[in-house]
Amino acid sequence: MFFQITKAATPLTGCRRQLILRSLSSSTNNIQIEVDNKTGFATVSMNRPPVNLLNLELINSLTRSMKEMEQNKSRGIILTSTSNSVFSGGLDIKELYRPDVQRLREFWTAFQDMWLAWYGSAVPTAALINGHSPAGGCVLATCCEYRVMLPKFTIGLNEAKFGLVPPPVVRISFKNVLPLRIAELALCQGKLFTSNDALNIGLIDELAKTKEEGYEKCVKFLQTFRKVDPVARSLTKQQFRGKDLDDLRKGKQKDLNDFVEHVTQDDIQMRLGLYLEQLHNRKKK
Ligand SMILES: CCCCC/C=C\C/C=C\CCC/C=C/C(=O)SCCNC(=O)CCNC(=O)[C@H](O)C(C)(C)COP(=O)(O)OP(=O)(O)OC[C@H]1O[C@@H](n2cnc3c(N)ncnc32)[C@H](O)[C@@H]1OP(=O)(O)O
Repeated sequence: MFFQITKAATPLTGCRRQLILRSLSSSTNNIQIEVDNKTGFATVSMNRPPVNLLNLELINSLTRSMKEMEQNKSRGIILTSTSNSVFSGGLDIKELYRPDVQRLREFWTAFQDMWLAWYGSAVPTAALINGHSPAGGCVLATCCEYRVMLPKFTIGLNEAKFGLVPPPVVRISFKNVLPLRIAELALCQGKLFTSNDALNIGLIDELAKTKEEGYEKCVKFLQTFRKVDPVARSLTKQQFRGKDLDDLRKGKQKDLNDFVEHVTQDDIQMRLGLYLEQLHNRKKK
């Protein structure tokens, strides 16, 4: 078994917070999971400093944790991060730049599996977006059924800005949340929305002033399912998302081949290299 389970006496409240599910096999400890004893809801916190970049290991941990919580019949999941300023900085571009093609294939397959697990999860999910959430971070947030965000951060799919074409698996959950026209424009512009703007267009559902307030709002959302039959609820969700899930399952190999072909092009490699350099030099200016 991947996680050890113990029950916590108190929910996620400052220093009384209690870690009760701990990853046993992940040597990097890149995910923390707590279960609130009162509600039965699990909080999954990404914990890969400094900015929770999605590398192969973190992606695999996210998939395994979802599968584990489904097996444990978790009643609801809140996805957040241990950072004070970043939910997730998105894909770790070092996985894409000058890649070992075998690992690149493994990386994208893992990303597809993570998306299938979170977008199609049987358990209700809410994202507590307690920091910036570009690109892959936004994908994770939009896989969840509800989003509560803290102020003065940004969220969106900015791939076009640095020359990447967002593949279907990146676009679908975004399209599921936003009106088509807004989604198309935002993708073409590579736009990152402020928390306020994200609320106005419906990319997030609520704002919260603090992480604690955000947690309470996520709990309140998850509690809306308390009186609903869990099997009916999860089948309804999965049928709603069924076509998206089936399309990726059936098209997985083609999606993988397209991704590898796109990312390994000389021009894309040059852009990725420049972007990494820009990110690295950002604070020196
Ligand atoms: C035609 C057919 C088409 C088929 C399509 C097929 C394929 C398409 C191909 C690919 C699509 C893939 C989709 C991609 C999704 C992604 O997620 S790409 C990543 C996008 N992410 C970003 O753009 C975020 C960039 N980062 C930031 O804006 C900031 O870092 C921040 C997240 C706001 C946090 O800021 P701050 O707290 O100030 O931290 P730093 O900027 O100092 O960052 C800390 C260190 O981390 C490095 N870093 C940051 N982000 C990344 C990243 N994404 N990848 C790698 N490294 C990153 C940063 O350089 C710092 O490191 P150093 O201190 O410089 O060493």
